[in-house]
Amino acid sequence: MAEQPLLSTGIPHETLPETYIRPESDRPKLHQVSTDNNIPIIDLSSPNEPQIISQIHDACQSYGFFQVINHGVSLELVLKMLVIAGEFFKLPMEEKLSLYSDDPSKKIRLSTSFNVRKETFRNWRDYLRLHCYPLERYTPEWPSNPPLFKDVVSSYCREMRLLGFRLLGLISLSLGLEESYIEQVLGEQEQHMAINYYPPCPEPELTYGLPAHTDPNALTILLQDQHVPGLQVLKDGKWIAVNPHPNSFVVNLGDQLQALSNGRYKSVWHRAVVNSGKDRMSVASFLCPCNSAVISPPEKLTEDGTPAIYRSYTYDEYYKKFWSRNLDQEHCLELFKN
Ligand SMILES: O=C(O)CCC(=O)C(=O)O
Ligand SMILES: [Fe+2]
Repeated sequence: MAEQPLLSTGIPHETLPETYIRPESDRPKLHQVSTDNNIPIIDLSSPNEPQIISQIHDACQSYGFFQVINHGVSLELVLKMLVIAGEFFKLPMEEKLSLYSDDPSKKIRLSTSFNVRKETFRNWRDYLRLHCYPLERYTPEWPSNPPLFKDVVSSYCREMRLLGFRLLGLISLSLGLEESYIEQVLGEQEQHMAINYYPPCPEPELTYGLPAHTDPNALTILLQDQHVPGLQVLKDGKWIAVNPHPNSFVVNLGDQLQALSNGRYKSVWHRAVVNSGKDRMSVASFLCPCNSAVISPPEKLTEDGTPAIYRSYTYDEYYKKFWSRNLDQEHCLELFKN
């Protein structure tokens, strides 16, 4: 048992193993987290597009995060996605272990913590990470148990890609760029998914599900557990809890949109905390530039004399750098500053 790398055994964990215990200065301090300052909620069905664009502009500037409602993805599909994800983590340990890997370059892998090859402290999370575009290339390797996994997750991925592209268009417009600008720069985008499972944790004050990090990609669309909170976002030096909002997605800008917007928009620190009573799931869909995409700010965002904050680089270079580090370090973009 002690040798099993995954947490999701279905067996209650009585004590927190030492490898998870963070030093006092690096604990979540849950009592200090604000629960009354929620991130903006944007209704994508509003007929007033200029208003949506202006709400996105304000949210990206001041939070780097927003939530979308009336987003066009059916509630039925969302619920199926959550059910199938839960069923996957309930599979017998031997079956799950056949997918286990700690190699971040794998296109499908079940793993734990964040980057077990690099980190000092473990995180209270298991996750299944999948490459999802083009689907035909990757689905043959996906789990065939639960039997509906491939069907449901493929449909969900298609919807996330459509929603993501729509959001990238609105974000481009909100920066005063052509609607297709960001999509064109990012090239034929990859799409990854992390299905996160956080079992109940015996001592949630001493560890994280995921410690503070920024996402290395362009845009993330997160489906939170409908009932159990855990996501927290840093705003003006204070952690704020993002309470689950019915039938919404949480959207956040990754490092590449911070760079492409020449720092006008932020890829904000966020983290997931755990609790002792209930397990929690989240499903993150990541839109990622194609590896050869060159990231540098558009002329329009430097022509007023504002210098380019970051040197230009390819996404391939950035992504390798990101996975060569641990999450507890400085913002990876700092390493790309001019
Ligand atoms: O589980 C969550 O709420 C956050 C997940 C997350 O930030 C990630 O997978 O990058
Ligand atoms: Fe994240």
